[in-house]
Amino acid sequence: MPKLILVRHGQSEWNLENRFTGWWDVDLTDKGVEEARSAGRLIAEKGLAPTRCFTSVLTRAIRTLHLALYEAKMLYLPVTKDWRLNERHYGGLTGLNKQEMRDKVGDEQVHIWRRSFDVPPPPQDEDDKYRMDADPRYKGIDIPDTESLKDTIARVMPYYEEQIVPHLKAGETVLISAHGNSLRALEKHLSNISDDEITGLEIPTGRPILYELDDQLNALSRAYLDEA
Ligand SMILES: O=C(O)[C@@H](CO)OP(=O)(O)O
Repeated sequence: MPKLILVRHGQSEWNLENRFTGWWDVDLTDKGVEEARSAGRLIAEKGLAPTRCFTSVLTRAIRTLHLALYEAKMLYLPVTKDWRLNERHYGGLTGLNKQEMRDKVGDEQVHIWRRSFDVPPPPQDEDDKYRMDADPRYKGIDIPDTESLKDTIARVMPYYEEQIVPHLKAGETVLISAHGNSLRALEKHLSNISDDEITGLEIPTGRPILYELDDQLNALSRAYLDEA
């Protein structure tokens, strides 16, 4: 039976500082490191045997995957990194403090930017200090100025279909270490969640989610590993 394990990276420095992060490449905090390690221990304890891993090109997700695999004694597994699994791009909000923005523009506007399906945050300015145009990992890639969840889905799902689905169809267990919104994109599809209802899905840091799938890759079950 194909299985898909999804894990959101452990707590990041900007999760702790309550700042809009998106594609900005912040590291894990000490707590995030511990969350990643315990995710790995849990994967091993539950007897899961992933054969292949995928992650974004962002340090917090890559490091979470490596720490988890080390704890699970699975660091030998093949890992594919791709920008399409990145966090949603937070546009002009990148780097700003979420509470300060609430105080400035109100709770409702911040909630729309954070959780609406198709309203993107304001775009990043040409001279924004958090632009990533010169970052070599994005050479040849048209870096977005901002992304809604809908935009994120438009790059996550083709990647899932092309690169991940063939392994699941072969009956493998696949582990993905990614981000709140790239994982929301996947969960929306796997759990058949509507555009309206997806606004309510919050994915905690460092808690692996196990999907058991049928041969057509429909979800048979979805559970947090620490509750399974
Ligand atoms: O800042 C971000 O990039 C994300 C994830 O931490 O935040 P949000 O919860 O607003 O989607």
